[in-house]
Amino acid sequence: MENYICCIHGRIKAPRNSLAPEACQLMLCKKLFSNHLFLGIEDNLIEFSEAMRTVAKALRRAAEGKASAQAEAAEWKRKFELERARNLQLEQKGNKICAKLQNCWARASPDNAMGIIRLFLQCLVCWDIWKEQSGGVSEVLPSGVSNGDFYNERADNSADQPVLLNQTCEQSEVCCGENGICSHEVLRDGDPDSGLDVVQNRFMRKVITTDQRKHDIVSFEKGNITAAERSSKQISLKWESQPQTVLILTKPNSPSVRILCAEMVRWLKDHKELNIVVEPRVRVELLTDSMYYNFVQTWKDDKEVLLLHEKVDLVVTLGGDGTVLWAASMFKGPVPPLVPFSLDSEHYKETLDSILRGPVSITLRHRLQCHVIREAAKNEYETEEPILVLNEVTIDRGISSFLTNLECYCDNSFVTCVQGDGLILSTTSGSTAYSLAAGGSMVHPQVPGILFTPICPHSLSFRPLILPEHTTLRVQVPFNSRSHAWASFDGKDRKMLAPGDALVCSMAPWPVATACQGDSTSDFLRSIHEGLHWNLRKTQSFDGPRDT
Ligand SMILES: NC(=O)c1ccc[n+]([C@@H]2O[C@H](COP(=O)([O-])OP(=O)(O)OC[C@H]3O[C@@H](n4cnc5c(N)ncnc54)[C@H](O)[C@@H]3O)[C@@H](O)[C@H]2O)c1
Ligand SMILES: Nc1ncnc2c1ncn2[C@@H]1O[C@H](COP(=O)(O)OP(=O)(O)OP(=O)(O)O)[C@@H](O)[C@H]1O
Repeated sequence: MENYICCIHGRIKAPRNSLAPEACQLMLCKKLFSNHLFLGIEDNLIEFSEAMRTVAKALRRAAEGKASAQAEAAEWKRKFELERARNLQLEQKGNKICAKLQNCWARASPDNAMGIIRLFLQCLVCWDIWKEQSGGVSEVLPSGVSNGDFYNERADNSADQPVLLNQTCEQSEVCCGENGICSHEVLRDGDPDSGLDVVQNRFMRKVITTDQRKHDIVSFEKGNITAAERSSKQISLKWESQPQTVLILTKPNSPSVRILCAEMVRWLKDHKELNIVVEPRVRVELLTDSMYYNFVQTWKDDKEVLLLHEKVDLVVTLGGDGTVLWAASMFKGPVPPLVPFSLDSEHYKETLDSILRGPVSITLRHRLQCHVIREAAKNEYETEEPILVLNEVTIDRGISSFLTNLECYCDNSFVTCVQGDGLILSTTSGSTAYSLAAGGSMVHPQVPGILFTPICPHSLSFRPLILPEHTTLRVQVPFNSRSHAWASFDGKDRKMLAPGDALVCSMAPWPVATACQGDSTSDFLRSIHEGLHWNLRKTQSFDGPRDT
């Protein structure tokens, strides 16, 4: 039977079988016009809908073009910033060397000849390394002294010398062995030419930002293509020099954490003679307990927080997963190795003792680097500061009750339009958190990849994806979106995304090395068993029907 809509007092009401507005209009036309006239209108409608389809196609192509241009601009900006930071570092190093040489010259006298020669040789080593880093000029070594002698000299003085960050890969092999990394490598900057790249090439085959860096060449010998090493090996960390400073971060408002913290600080000071740094709030709490804690250091402002990685050798967290996320969020670049302690840590002394001795089994956890790109920005370079997440970035509908509509691109190819409550882009470490609750898979943190998990998609066929770690993802709020979307980072720091705004997300160059209790696999399995009660089921009873 045909369905007609009725028009009462100028308002159109849908009959019992609800019809879409377009269908309602069509029915109305049918009722009002003769068959002949209607057929004409139908032709026009077909033509119109074809035209609309062509326009939609063109719009999508334009959006793809724009996505590609913006992603490329963001990559170039990042590259430019890394280059600038590197140049600045080199300039500072150069200035230091000049100052040392000047000092050397000023103090020259027959009485301190040996001291001066020693200082001069040290300067030459620095100079040599600096030159190599700043452009690979051929080596200038004083005659009769081999390169090895210089490094030996450096090693002899290692206790009172700062770590030379540009130690070569071969040297690291010597000091750390096959599957180890040195503590200084964890703390390196993400400069593509710096040591982190060495770590990543060796352990993760992490391919960084530019398209060029996204490609790896593998050899095909005897029918085998060798796989990336990183995911197949347990990584150990060795201390290059004994750790001297420990940062302790604690979950707030917890009396048991407060007691544990005070006890640990005392033990680390009395038995290990370490410098202790805590948050300003914690220092106040410790001093309220006793003036004994006066030696504990803290910081005054955010600028000092930004430089913490240069000062701290080890981070200890007292709390749960949220405290680990908090700790990671304090480091916008390199992160010192992190030791998470839960509140029931009775054996913290033994654990810390063994960690301070090293080597430490670690899980190298990737972070995602997220850029918000505003439609209203005057140019592509006007992006906001990147945000690093250890678990995930979520783009959802916030307080809006409308369906979110998010256009997703992967390396500039259109992936899909997410229509639902939102989307989670998660690291593998975060796979056991929000992404899991939204139906994503649980992934071992050492498996490289980015999880693409929808939240309540309004579709019968949307399944979560896991994408390779080298991809750049872009989530755009379409211009015709009915509402804003909201991005949140590890469950915090909500940012509104207006129509036209986008979030670009790729793997960050600075992972978080967390100390394992056993190794990364046994730790992962323990956490899903104990933390999530994974696959816990009453054991099947012995009696009952059997196969005959
Ligand atoms: N529906 C959900 O499951 C849901 C909703 C919002 C946020 N979250 C998660 O909460 C995280 C923030 O944690 P928080 O402690 O600051 O907030 P919170 O205090 O709200 O705790 C959230 C819970 O998630 C757990 N958790 C966090 N990271 C985890 C991980 N990697 N693996 C297993 N469990 C994990 C925490 O232990 C805690 O029980 C977000 O990154 C997000 O993953 C989950
Ligand atoms: N040092 C800190 N400063 C401010 N907030 C913090 C700090 N450490 C943890 N938090 C916040 O406190 C909350 C709870 O922390 P955490 O997850 O470590 O505790 P928890 O006992 O494991 O919690 P839950 O019972 O939810 O599992 C988190 O939201 C976290 O971001």
